[in-house]
Amino acid sequence: MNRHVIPKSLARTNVHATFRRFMGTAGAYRLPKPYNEKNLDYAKSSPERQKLQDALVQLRSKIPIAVPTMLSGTEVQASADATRLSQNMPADKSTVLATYSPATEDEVATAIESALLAKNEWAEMSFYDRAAIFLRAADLISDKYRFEIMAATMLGQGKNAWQAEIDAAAETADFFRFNVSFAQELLEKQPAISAEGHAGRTDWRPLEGFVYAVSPFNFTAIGGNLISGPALMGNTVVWKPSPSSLYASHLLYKILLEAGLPPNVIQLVNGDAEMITRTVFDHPSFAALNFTGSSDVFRELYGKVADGIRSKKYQDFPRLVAETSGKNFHLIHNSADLSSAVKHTIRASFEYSGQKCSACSRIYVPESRAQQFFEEMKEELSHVKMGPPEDFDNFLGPVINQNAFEKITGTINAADKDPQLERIIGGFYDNSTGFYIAPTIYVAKTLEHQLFDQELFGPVLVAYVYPDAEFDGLLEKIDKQGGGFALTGAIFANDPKAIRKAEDKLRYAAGNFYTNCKTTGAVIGQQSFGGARSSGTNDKAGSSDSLRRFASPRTLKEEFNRLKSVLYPSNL
Ligand SMILES: NC(=O)c1ccc[n+]([C@@H]2O[C@H](COP(=O)([O-])OP(=O)(O)OC[C@H]3O[C@@H](n4cnc5c(N)ncnc54)[C@H](O)[C@@H]3O)[C@@H](O)[C@H]2O)c1
Ligand SMILES: N[C@@H](CCC=O)C(=O)O
Repeated sequence: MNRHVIPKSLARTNVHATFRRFMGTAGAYRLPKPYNEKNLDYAKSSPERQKLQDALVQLRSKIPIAVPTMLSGTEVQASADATRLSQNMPADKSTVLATYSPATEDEVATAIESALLAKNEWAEMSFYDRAAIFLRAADLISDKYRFEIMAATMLGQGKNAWQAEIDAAAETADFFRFNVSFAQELLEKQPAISAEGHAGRTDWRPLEGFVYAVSPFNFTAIGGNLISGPALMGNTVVWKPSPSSLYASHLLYKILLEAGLPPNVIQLVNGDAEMITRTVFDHPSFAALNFTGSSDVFRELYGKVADGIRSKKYQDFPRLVAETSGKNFHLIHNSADLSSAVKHTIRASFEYSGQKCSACSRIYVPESRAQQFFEEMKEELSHVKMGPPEDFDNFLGPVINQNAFEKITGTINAADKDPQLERIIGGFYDNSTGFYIAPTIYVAKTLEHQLFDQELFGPVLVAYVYPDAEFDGLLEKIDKQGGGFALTGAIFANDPKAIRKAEDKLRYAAGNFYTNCKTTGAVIGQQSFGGARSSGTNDKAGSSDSLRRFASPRTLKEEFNRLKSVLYPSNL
């Protein structure tokens, strides 16, 4: 690492003067203000489109890429007889993007011990130095590696250019920059007052032990968030990414090393999720789980940690932080701007083939406007193309793998035979080259249908047409259904009273509630993200609240005057 290179984000402020000298600097440093990475357009003939196309060609020329197990930042050579697994491209299922050997139990144990050994030095490093690593990494992602990490996300996770831009480039850089400022916000949180003759302080200690981060396939940025928040608070982390985002996660880790992350601080382990998790949960120094994925997996993990707590396995009560599944809704009021609601609904339901936890998958349409609404949906969807992400015309691509394909198409097949449902759009699918499922919409004759409760994580939307006069009663039903999930929701209306009513009655139905705006696309620093009920612990990714879970503050008080008497004046 060249410590004398000043990253773009540091150069924006006057702190870089102190950054040049690492020894013997003094000052209450103010880190640069975070900002949202500017999105590039990838319009035809734009320079960024050409660069991204070049990066895709370049990546294709290198595949299959062998992703080694990394222990303490060092590549471990797998033995000749080790199992080889692969990450295939969802758009081109027989093409292998990356191969890897799953970590052995011994390697996982070594990763944990190495993370623990690195702990003190990392925790004692000045916050400024820790922060600078993540700011440097954000600049590397924004510039040097932007197109490479986008290409890895496009080929590996099936995202098109725009989806890869908002995730792998922008949101990853945003998480790094904003987590620095969220950590600083916590460190600055000190006692409101100290009485005369006293001084009080809060010591923001990292947790004792190590943090376990488990990330999902669908956002490269989420892995970056799950590791950077705890690390910025001084923790060391064992990171298990999804096998379906293997290559992009590996690249992200290498970018952090290039930015100066000491190799032991984050330990990247790939392989058998259950074995890795069991090894982690068996360790007495397991201090916290930072999880994003499905509610069902989180329930399992929660139960296992609870067993460990009951049997006094851990030195602390481990913190459990999780953002999980959703069954998110758009509620259309008869006063809504229908054309806008239609466009928002298509983006929310079908972008990235509905594979966002925030995707809209249930919609409520007023009877008086239903015909117009669905006609406009059909008209708009007729311009939407589906196909491989390397063809920039495509609005949506494949679902992630065979399992997801089977689960979603199985539901479509059953729905087609269900007399309570009428398919009005889509229903076709094809997995001959990649896992493609067309945007599909069912209208349900009853609100009681299970499609309103099941997270499918695919491009399938269920609609209910309600009598306009029953808007108030519908709010209660929306609140109750959705499979117990409560992640995101939106109201589309021009009538302010309808908006207010929906906000009030649906207070607990969504952790992120939007007005005249789709349920997807929270921006770091602007909309912190997360839902309650079965959608997770709602610690709000993209806020200092989630980082707070990875600290164990110590309260300090010093008295300057000596005590002269045991008895109080009232005792005399
Ligand atoms: N709320 C959010 O912020 C958010 C964001 C992204 C995704 N999600 C949710 O994630 C899901 C999609 O992602 P996914 O398919 O990667 O989820 P998943 O639950 O299948 O996997 C998530 C992670 O858990 C690991 N895992 C799976 N089974 C495990 C087990 N038995 N023990 C230990 N680890 C295990 C996986 O390998 C992966 O790393 C959806 O439910 C979606 O709603 C939520
Ligand atoms: N935070 C993202 C969703 C992440 C889950 O997949 C959004 O707001 O759309």
